[in-house]
Amino acid sequence: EDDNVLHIGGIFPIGGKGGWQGGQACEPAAYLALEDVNARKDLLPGFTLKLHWNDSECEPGLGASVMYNLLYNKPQKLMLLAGCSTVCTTVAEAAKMWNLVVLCYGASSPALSDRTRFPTLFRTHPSATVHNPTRIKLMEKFGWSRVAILQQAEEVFISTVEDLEARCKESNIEIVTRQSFLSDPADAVRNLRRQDARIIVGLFYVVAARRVLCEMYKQNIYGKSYVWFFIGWYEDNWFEVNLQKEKIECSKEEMRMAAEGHLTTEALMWNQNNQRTISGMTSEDFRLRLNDALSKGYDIQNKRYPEGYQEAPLAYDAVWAVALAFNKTMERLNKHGKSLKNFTYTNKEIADDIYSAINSTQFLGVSGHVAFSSQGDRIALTQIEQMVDGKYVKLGYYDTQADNLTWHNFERWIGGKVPQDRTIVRREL
Ligand SMILES: CC1(C)CO[C@@H](CC(=O)O)CN1
Repeated sequence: EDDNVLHIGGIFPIGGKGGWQGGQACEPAAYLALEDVNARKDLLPGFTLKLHWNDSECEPGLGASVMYNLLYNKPQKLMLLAGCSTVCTTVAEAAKMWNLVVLCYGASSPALSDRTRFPTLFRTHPSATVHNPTRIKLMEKFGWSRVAILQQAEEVFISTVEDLEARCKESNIEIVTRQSFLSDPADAVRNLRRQDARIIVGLFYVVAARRVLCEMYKQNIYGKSYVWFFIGWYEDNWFEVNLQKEKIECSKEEMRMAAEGHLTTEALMWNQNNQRTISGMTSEDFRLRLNDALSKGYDIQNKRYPEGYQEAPLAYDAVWAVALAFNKTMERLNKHGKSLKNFTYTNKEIADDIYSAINSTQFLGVSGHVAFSSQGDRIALTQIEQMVDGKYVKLGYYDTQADNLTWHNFERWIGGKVPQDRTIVRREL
């Protein structure tokens, strides 16, 4: 009966229009992990981990009502999984009242790295600030100490830029201007030109990125004298799709010319080597199993991937983190003749045991090494690419913790040399 089952709640963004419907691939990934951890005799022996979930549509209000239904209906849950920054913000801020750890597999907002507002939040999805040490590392590598920022006025980019500005200051990199726009980037781009910006960090969602790219073309702020940093998690052909639909006034060729040479940074979400992870699978094994699990609902063969495919390893590893933390907690409680079955929403003591167990959980997952910072943030590698002849080329990886840049020397500069960060005035001798 129920006494050998440990229950957790899940809130997945599946339907709806706004934000990120990544639950479409993350919920199936979570179930693959449940299968795997429940098959392990050495994990939670005598117990089965069970997930009870519902759809938040990436809407914080709906996410809150899903959370209340999970908490006010039996069986009692020991932890909550959630996705989408807006939903995680709402759920994690409330969950502490029930002494629940919240594990977010799909939340990138830097605002979530706040232990006073979110004392029990952990995430297997890295914060958007994970890009910043990599951007700084590249500026130092290429000798750029004068940069500009162009951002969309969205909370996630505003807090990311604050972190970037602080790091630039620490590294003596001057920010000549910081331009932001709501939806039309024309004026902001014009101001970049006015300030003779040459090295520009761009932070915006992919629809805004297409508008920026066309504006770059129209205002001729691209090519051999400029380097643009874009976000790396747009789809690979993002710069040449939806042009009519979004009324972009540039042709594919013009977009491609403006995009040539730009750099991207992104958090690594799929383990990069062929190592066997804690589940026994390599990340490629996981990909095959996920494709099989998804093929029942999606046309995988024609690359019709559901949203959240990229982040699926984060959801898979989140369930493993739960199982490992519960296993550690169970062993500890058993020493005092207790069990996780004694947990109640008012039992702070067992909640603290679960918190310290998850806080110290580290393992090699399909998303790479899984470990959490003191704010519960995912510690992750970043990947650097460059757009060369309309295709992304992997330039290298950066391990911020070890300050180790793996570089392949594949970068290509229009004109054959590294662009300068300012106009060089040659004094006639
Ligand atoms: C890399 C991305 C697309 C960033 O947004 C995350 C969703 C969110 O932060 O709400 C999902 N992963």
